Amino acid sequence: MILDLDIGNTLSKWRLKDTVSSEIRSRGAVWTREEWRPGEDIPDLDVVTAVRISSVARKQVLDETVELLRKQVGAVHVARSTREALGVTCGYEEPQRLGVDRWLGALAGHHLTGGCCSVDCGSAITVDFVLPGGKHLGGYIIPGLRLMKESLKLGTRNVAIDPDSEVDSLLAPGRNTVEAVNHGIYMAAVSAVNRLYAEVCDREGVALPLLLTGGDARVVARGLRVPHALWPDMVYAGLEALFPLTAAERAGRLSGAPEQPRVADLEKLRSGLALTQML
Ligand SMILES: Nc1ncnc2c1ncn2[C@@H]1O[C@H](COP(=O)(O)OP(=O)(O)O)[C@@H](O)[C@H]1O
Ligand SMILES: CC(C)(COP(=O)(O)O)[C@@H](O)C(=O)NCCC(=O)O
Ligand SMILES: [K+]
Repeated sequence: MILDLDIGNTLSKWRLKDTVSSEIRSRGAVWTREEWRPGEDIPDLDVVTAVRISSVARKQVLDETVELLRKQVGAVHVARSTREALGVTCGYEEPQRLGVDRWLGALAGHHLTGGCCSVDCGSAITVDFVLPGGKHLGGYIIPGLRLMKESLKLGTRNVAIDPDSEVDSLLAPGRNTVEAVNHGIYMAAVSAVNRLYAEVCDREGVALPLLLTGGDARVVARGLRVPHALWPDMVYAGLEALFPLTAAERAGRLSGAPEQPRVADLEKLRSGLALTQML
């Protein structure tokens, strides 16, 4: 069994993948600030033969996790952002500074679509661009929905945005503090993604497939005006592409990959943008 770990600033996600069949056997998540303790939330390491890790948490969290795992599992692969991998060249001046979750998302997205905009809606919302030839342009970082809410300190942090509510109602003017905050931050996040996507596609002269992942991907995606696809396992898919271990992975089949997303018409994107800029 392969243990894949995606350690974010909020949640540390794990999944167990069957080495032979490539099926996902189980999944879970623990709060990143809590210690890894063998218990009901943590997979049984006896069955694990290899571990792959993406971590953007404090260095100490990664070091402790690797130390714990190395004692029990032979192969521990830790992903790092590099200048080049799998045909993608990193747009950062110092590639190692690019969050590895962003790098893995970009690698997976490029593998699937050959050029993409990858959006990760977690503690932060990150928007990265890779051109069809594999050139990663860099990207944008804004606070995630939860962070935006917490920074306001209005006592509304525990009232989450209901991901099933109608988009129209989420964008309506709030009539109490909770609504005003939830609708305000939702509008901020969705408008930022819509705008950044259109601006960069316009600039580069190409409508890129748009892929979203992360804990808030579903709710953010519902507010987007352009075609897109959700890929909850996009960071894990980057780990699969970088460290292929199963037959399916070696053949380039990444788990949970969505259908090729439809792409917006560039001229339509441009006229939408022109309208926005006029207002
Ligand atoms: N069940 C949940 N538990 C915690 N956070 C959730 C849950 N569902 C959605 N979220 C949202 O997802 C975010 C965490 O998403 P995730 O992609 O795991 O973040 P990170 O990678 O930064 O740890 C939280 O900040 C919160 O807004
Ligand atoms: C931007 C991030 C905090 C996003 O992390 P997440 O929201 O997934 O926990 C992470 O990718 C990170 O720490 N990046 C390093 C800085 C950078 O990418 O420039
Ligand atoms: K993120």
